[in-house]
Order: sequence, then C-alpha cells, then structure tokens
Amino acid sequence: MKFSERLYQELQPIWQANHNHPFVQEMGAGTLDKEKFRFYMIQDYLYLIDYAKLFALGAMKASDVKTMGRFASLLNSTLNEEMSLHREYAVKFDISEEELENASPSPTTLAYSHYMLHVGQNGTLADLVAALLPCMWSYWEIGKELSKIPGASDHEFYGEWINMYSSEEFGQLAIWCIELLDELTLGLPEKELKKLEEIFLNTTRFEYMFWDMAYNQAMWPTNE
Ligand SMILES: Cc1ncc(CN)c(N)n1
Repeated sequence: MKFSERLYQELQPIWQANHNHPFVQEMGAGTLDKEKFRFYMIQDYLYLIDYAKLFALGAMKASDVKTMGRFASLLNSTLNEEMSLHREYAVKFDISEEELENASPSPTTLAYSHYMLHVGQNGTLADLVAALLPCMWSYWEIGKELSKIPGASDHEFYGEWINMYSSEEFGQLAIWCIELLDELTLGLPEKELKKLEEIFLNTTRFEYMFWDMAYNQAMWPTNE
C-alpha cells in the first residue's frame, strides 16, 4: 500500500471532522456569517505567507532540478494565484491593504505555521512534505465535496473559494505532493513512517483548529 493510502485510511475520523466542521458546512450551505469568513480570510492570508516559505525550503532540500522546479512553481502559484483569491476577497469584504498588512496572527495561525516551518527547517524533505500535505490535500477534498452541493459554486460570497479549491489546477498540485511523499517514503523503515504519520496527523489536527479558530474568531484570551 502506498504511504498516502495508509494515511488516508488511518486518518479518516479526523478528515471527516474537518469536513463536518460548521465553518465548512455553512460555507457549503451559503449560510456562513460573513464576519467569520472575513476573519478567516485575514488569518489565512497571514498563514499563506509562511506556508509559501515551505515551498522555498522544499526547493532547498530537493536533490534534483525537476523537484526544485516543482517547488518553485508551487511557491509561485501560492503567491500569485491562491493569494490573489484572498486579495480579491479583501476587496469584496472591505479589507484594506493596510488592515491586511497590519493584521496580527491568531495563536492558532502562529502555532500552525510555526510548527510547519520548524519541521520544514529541521527535518528531511519527507518531513517537510508530510507537514505541508494536509493543507493542500484536505482543501482539495473539501472543495470537491462542497462543489457537489447544488448552487454552492455560484454563491455570491463563497462560490469563488469553492471553485478555486475544487479546481483541476489545484488538484494537480495536491496530487504532485501526494506522489512526491509516496516516492520519498518508498522502502523507509516503519519507525520513520510512524514519525511522518505523526507530522501529517499534527498538521491535519491544525487544519481542524484553523476552522475552529475562524468560526469562533479566536484571538488571544487577553487584550494586553
Ligand atoms: C489553513 C489553510 N489550510 C490549507 C490551505 C490551502 N492551501 C489554506 N489556504 N489555508
């Protein structure tokens, strides 16, 4: 069995929890409170700035030019395609450039992005890919699920989000990362696979926490 198939099977309960989160469900139903989405967009923009750096680290750790090139194009598509969606949403949701630039990351945004960067900087290329994969894979899965709901892709506010993450182009990027992880894990001892599974599980858990943080608009518990 490929390592990605093992991960997919073993982590079904938490994947389902992500799909069933009220933020995701209400986005699909078109009933999500706009203030929650606005909060999410700002936090996600901050998150993606750090996330994009993982692709630069991936290019550094890659051992061949082809893999370096793929990481470079993932970096480009995150900065110039995925984050363009956020910039368009910023206009739609009245988020000024200044607000976006001065926004502070929530504790969950900080914890999630710093965990990934820590793994990416200190671990192997397989560790880095295990850390970044739930982000791409789970969004693609959620995008595809939501796109099956009649009318969801045409929703005035949430349709663009669903179209971006259910798209063939986004899916291709996720597939490349899945295949790379399978390639990098071929023949690895069980002890090493367990460590990678733990990393993948941690960022999958962070995905859930990110939905929850956005739904509750959760910042630090004190204002100081
Ligand atoms: C928190 C989060 N996870 C995943 C993605 C998809 N790149 C995202 N934009 N934000």
